[in-house]
Amino acid sequence: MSATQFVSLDDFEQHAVNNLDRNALDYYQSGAQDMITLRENQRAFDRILIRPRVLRDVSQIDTTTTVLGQQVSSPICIAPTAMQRMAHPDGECATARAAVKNQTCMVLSSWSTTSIEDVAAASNASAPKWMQLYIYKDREATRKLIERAQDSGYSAIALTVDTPYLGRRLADIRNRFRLPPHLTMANFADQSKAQVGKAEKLNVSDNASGLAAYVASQIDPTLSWKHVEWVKSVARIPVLVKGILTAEDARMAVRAGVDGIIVSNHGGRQLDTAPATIDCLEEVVQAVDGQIDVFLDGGVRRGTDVLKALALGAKAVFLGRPVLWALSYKGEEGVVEMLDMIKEEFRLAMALAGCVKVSDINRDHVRMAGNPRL
Ligand SMILES: Cc1cc2nc3c(=O)[nH]c(=O)nc-3n(C[C@H](O)[C@H](O)[C@H](O)COP(=O)(O)O)c2cc1C
Ligand SMILES: CCCCCCCCCCC(=O)C(=O)O
Repeated sequence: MSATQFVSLDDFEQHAVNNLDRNALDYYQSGAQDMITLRENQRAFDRILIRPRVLRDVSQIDTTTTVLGQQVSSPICIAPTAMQRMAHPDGECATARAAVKNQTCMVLSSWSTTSIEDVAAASNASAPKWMQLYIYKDREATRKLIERAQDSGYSAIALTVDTPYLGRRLADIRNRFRLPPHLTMANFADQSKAQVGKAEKLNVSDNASGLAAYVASQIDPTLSWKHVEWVKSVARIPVLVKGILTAEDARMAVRAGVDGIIVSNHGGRQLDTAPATIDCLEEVVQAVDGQIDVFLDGGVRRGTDVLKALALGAKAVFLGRPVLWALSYKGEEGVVEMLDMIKEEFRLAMALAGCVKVSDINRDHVRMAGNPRL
């Protein structure tokens, strides 16, 4: 398929399906267990309809907005995804450069195959970069990651709170997933080889993948609100929690003093049959009551999805898998092309819905299919 035939984000995925090796494709593509949440993330957007306003002079559309006070060219940002160099040799550096070209925010996974510092050096400060964090059993290593991110110019920490254990991903178990030997967990250069080696010995039985064993060896499953408070006490930059799906937890996040919430079910990779993120957004937004910004990821594939998320109260959305598909297609250039495509779809959706600027998008622009009152 040539570049000119790519007309939607699905085309990038199809290209990856045809070209990536099975170990990487399955790791990137799959969700947990029966993948019900994975499918729901996209389907739920289809159950929301847009109520367009007309006769609004849409000759000039402004897609710009801010995330945690920093300017971005559109509310479409890049979610953290681990091990991007399995998709393309330039991996996370290519993604970071594409984010700068697109003037959008990129979140770097702490399980990246390029280090925090190398990604910072490959891009520049003109677009915001956030660092995703897990709470590792080794608390000193966790603290060091926060400090390294701050020192390298990352402007926020996104603490992932939905992964005390890794979700059960059947394809990775069948494949007995392995990180290709030429790659490392670059933020743990000193311990990566030892730990990954250790994971291999860690009872990688018929019931587990190398992934689950590695995560179990590294991540602190006692993860609780006291860890959120600890991260807040260590970090000099804003802290968001990633992985909130309920009003109850959203209120606790506000009480813990976080600076933002990412409504996320980890792309359907953790608890299968958790609800679609777009179906959780409104209750979180209402619970937060404007005190902090709320973001969303999961299943965003079209410009109309972006508009729906903003209408339901998200400040911006984050894309996970589409970035990996675009990377595997053409590295930095592929990611730029994919981000441009969905931004243009969003611009058109705004115009056809009668919105000239992002702040024009509001709750009245959407309703649930089959129920005109919601
Ligand atoms: C291959 C892959 C790796 C991921 N790695 C991480 C990670 O290291 N840290 C994290 O917080 N979330 C991780 N996620 C979850 C994403 O940040 C995001 O929540 C999800 O991909 C959004 O859904 P989408 O892929 O449908 O856009 C990963 C997702 C995928 C698909
Ligand atoms: C055999 C070594 C594998 C190293 C595993 C790293 C685990 C990454 C998990 C990232 C993640 O959040 C995801 O959804 O996947």
